[in-house]
Amino acid sequence: MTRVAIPEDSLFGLANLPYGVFSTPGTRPRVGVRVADSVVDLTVLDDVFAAPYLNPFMAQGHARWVEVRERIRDLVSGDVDDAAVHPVDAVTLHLPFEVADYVDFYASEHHASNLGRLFRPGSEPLQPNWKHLPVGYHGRAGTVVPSGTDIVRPSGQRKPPSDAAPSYGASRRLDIEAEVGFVVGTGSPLGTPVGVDDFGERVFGVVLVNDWSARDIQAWEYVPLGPFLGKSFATSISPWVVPLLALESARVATPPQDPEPLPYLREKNPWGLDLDLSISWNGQVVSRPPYREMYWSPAQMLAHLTVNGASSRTGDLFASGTVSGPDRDQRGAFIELTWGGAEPVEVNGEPRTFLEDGDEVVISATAPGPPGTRIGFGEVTGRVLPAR
Ligand SMILES: O=C(O)/C=C/C(=O)CC(=O)CC(=O)O
Ligand SMILES: [Ca+2]
Ligand SMILES: [Mg+2]
Repeated sequence: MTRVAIPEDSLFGLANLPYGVFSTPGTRPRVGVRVADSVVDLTVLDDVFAAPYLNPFMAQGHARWVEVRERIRDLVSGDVDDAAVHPVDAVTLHLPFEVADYVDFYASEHHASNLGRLFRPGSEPLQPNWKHLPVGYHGRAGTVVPSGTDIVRPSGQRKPPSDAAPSYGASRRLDIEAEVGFVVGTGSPLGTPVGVDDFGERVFGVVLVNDWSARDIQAWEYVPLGPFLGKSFATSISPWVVPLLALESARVATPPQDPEPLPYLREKNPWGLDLDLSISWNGQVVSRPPYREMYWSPAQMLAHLTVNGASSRTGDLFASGTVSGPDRDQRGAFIELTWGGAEPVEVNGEPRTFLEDGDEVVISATAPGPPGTRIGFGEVTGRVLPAR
């Protein structure tokens, strides 16, 4: 038997307990919980964790999530079977849940204003709808990939303003978007919207998202139906799903919402999360986006996503949209950080704008836990490979 050592300042202490799917050489993927620098195999608790995805457990519902979290706390506070404890560096981490549908919002006022200025110079940066509804689009669930997956530079149609006609080729303006993703645990039937107060019952947890974006493909294709191939080639997510139950101490009020939203979006106290994100580009931190600045709350996003009666399912992933703060070094995409490529940032002494082949981007985050502690989200990483 082993006792898992948990240093007091660990980002993965008893207040966190995020779930992931792992395997060791020669074994099948199964669900584990991260405790300090170890992964504890949860099949010792229940057969539902023998699945290679979190979905069967998430589908069991909120009361079970609460109960199992208590049992995990007891389990890892005592002596655990040696065979169930693995150093995190010795396991392979997989996609933690089977992604049902994927939606991406646009909930940062700072990001939306910056992109408005960059994509539509000369017009109002925010569209007239922006402060009345959380703008979003349906993405491609099948290309959501686990952290560490290499990203092949996409090819497609590009038409820079200086060219008379479009051409086909590798994207020259490959970018990142640092986002926070929410995972639906229990779905809702067709025809029944999820109320703005039902978020806590239905949403299981939170991951970090890198919504890779080919800005040249996007700029040419997006009118009038929105993002399509410029974003659907890959979206990376972090391996650990931090339970919403671990984030009570991280809740903060959203910035004031004016005008008051319509009744179905009206939360008594709209809340966001006090997450500090960090973006590192080839090992150098270039930005620290604050999630607390996000205008729309996650509960408003889910209410809006289902208000027309669209069903939701276990494993649905909805991402916040790029997290950007008011300051330059708080911008969550390189198109913003370098102002469309016009204002390079220095990375390891070199002026950089968009991603080059071989570049690696790591997005991480922490949030306040109970007094004196912080909760870690781990990392979402990806390296750019040359176009095929
Ligand atoms: O304003 C536009 O035309 C484009 C916006 C985006 O690319 C943003 C997007 O995918 C949503 C987000 O991440 O905030
Ligand atoms: Ca996005
Ligand atoms: Mg994407």
